[in-house]
Amino acid sequence: MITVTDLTKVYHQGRREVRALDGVSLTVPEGSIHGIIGHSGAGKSTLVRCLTLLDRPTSGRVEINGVDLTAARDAALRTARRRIGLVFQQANLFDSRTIADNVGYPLELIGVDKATRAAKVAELLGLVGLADAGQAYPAQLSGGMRQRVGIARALATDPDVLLFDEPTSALDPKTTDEILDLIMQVRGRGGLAVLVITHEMHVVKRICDSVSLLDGGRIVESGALTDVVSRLDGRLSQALLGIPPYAQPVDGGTLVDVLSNGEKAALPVVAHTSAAVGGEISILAGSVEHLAGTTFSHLRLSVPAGVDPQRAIEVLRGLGADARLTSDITSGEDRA
Ligand SMILES: Nc1ncnc2c1ncn2[C@@H]1O[C@H](COP(=O)(O)OP(=O)(O)OP(=O)(O)O)[C@@H](O)[C@H]1O
Repeated sequence: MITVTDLTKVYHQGRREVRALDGVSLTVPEGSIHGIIGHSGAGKSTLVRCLTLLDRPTSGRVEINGVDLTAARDAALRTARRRIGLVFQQANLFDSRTIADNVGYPLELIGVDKATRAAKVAELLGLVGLADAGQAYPAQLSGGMRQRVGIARALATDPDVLLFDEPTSALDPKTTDEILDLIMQVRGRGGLAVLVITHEMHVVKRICDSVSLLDGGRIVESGALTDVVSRLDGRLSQALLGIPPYAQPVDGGTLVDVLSNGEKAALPVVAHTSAAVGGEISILAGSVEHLAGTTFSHLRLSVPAGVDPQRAIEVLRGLGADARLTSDITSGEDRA
């Protein structure tokens, strides 16, 4: 389990103060995958550096299974840091070392003997699907394979937390999915807590149990994936269920957004509501996703002129959906 409390990082650029992190708090229990998304400049890289104490936070705490990393210094800090395995966008392997020696490197650093190292490396290479690649060199491997090596290396010291920083941004879609499957597979290992920092919504939708939106150094929205997606007016829902920001209503009609999930997502809500209000409702945009075993449907409708949109909203809500005027959801905000 990793617990982050009120993490703040202030940089000084001349007389200017930049609050790159401004009171970030989050908890990731073991066996769980938490995604952090945010625009460029939101503070993602600073968060990675502060979580790993590569950069010292100005204030706040990072605790792993109750051990406060921020209170540790020197040798104690080096030991505490090994509780976090880090995987970057590119694995940054030593080109002159074999794959086995790359994976075993963190163990070499802490003086683990050769035989123990070899056994651990063999186990980890098997885990990441590279059992036969130990004697190869990085240049002989594809990007996806190198990322597998990076994951094996991050697991070498049996960390309690795996921190992924844009793990699939350099990979093609098929390889991305293979690496995401591997992340799902390793998360059950020895009670790991997994944090994934990414700008790719696909990554969040496919593997995360919970997600936070970082903006201006703050977590502005956070929750279980299925909860945040269900909030029709939430920025994470907008980002993950991908409705275009704007659509023209048909012939002076009114735009209404509707979100339903589970079995309700399969109901013919538009046909039913059209019949109930006595007017033909059009679907202008929509997104249907299967997340964490549940179907989510977000539609943008045009309710015809002459029909009271509030009446259509009532009918839709009566069918178990969340429905609102589109103008109430999208007005004036810069969406994630
Ligand atoms: N060493 C530094 N000195 C001064 N300001 C910094 C430093 N590092 C980051 N910042 C500032 O802190 C803010 C957050 O930057 P950060 O790199 O963490 O964002 P990010 O979300 O990782 O962005 P990107 O996805 O573009 O890398 C930005 O305003 C950035 O200019």
